[in-house]
This record gives sequence, C-alpha cells and structure tokens, in this order.
Amino acid sequence: MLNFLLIASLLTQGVTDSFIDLTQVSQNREVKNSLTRLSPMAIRLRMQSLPDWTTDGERLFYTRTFTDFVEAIDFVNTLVEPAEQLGHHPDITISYNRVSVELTTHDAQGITALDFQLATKISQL
Ligand SMILES: C[C@H](O)[C@H](O)[C@H]1CNC2=NC(N)=NC(=O)C2=N1
Repeated sequence: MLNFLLIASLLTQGVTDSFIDLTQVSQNREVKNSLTRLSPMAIRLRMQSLPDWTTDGERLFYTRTFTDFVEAIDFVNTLVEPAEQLGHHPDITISYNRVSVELTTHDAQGITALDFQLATKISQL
C-alpha cells in the first residue's frame, strides 16, 4: 500500500511539473511572438484599428498638437505608465506644443505586436 502511494505521488508530481512547463512554454511563446517582426500584410491589417497613426513599414508614427509647451510635456508624462507597463518605449520628439511619437521594436529591427499594443494605449490617452 505504501509503495502504491509513493508511486502515485511521484506520478502526480511528474504530471504537475509537465503542466507547469507547458504554462511556461506558452508564456515564452507569447513573449517571443510579441517580439517577432510583423509582415507588411499584418501591419496593413492592424493599421485599420489605428486611424490616427501612420507607418512606413518600419515604424509607427503619431502626432498630437496641444495648446502650449506645458500641455505637451504633461502629455509626454502620461506616456511613462503604459511604456513601463509594457517594457516598451516610444521615441518622442517635442516641438513647442507638438509631440511626435514613433514606435518600433529595436530588438526586432521592425514593427511587432508590442508596438501596436503600445500605440493602442497611447491613442486612448
Ligand atoms: C531589456 C528591455 O526590456 C528591452 O531593451 C526593451 C526596452 N524598451 C524597448 N522599447 C522599444 N521601442 N524597443 C525595444 O526593443 C525595447 N526593448
């Protein structure tokens, strides 16, 4: 009886471990997918959900104009939270009351799902 319980617990542990591994694998795959360059077709399709953004195929572009420099800087400060949350950071140009945001995934040398995730969040700010 004791042997049976011992074998049963080892088998259960083995099964549990493999489930944990599978979870890890799918999470790793999710992270990897978010860092995989998107095809031109995928980018074109996704751009339909970002009407206030444009793209040259390598970067996503967004510009917003404010009343003055102070408002422009206030907006730039609101970019910090979504960027830090995603671990993904925009290139930002400030020209008096105009803020230009560019997104690309430097690690993938192109546009990935992460760029679209952050662009969507920025459009909602
Ligand atoms: C280690 C760190 O997560 C990486 O360097 C992140 C940081 N923020 C980033 N931001 C952008 N836009 N592209 C990246 O490849 C990138 N990589």
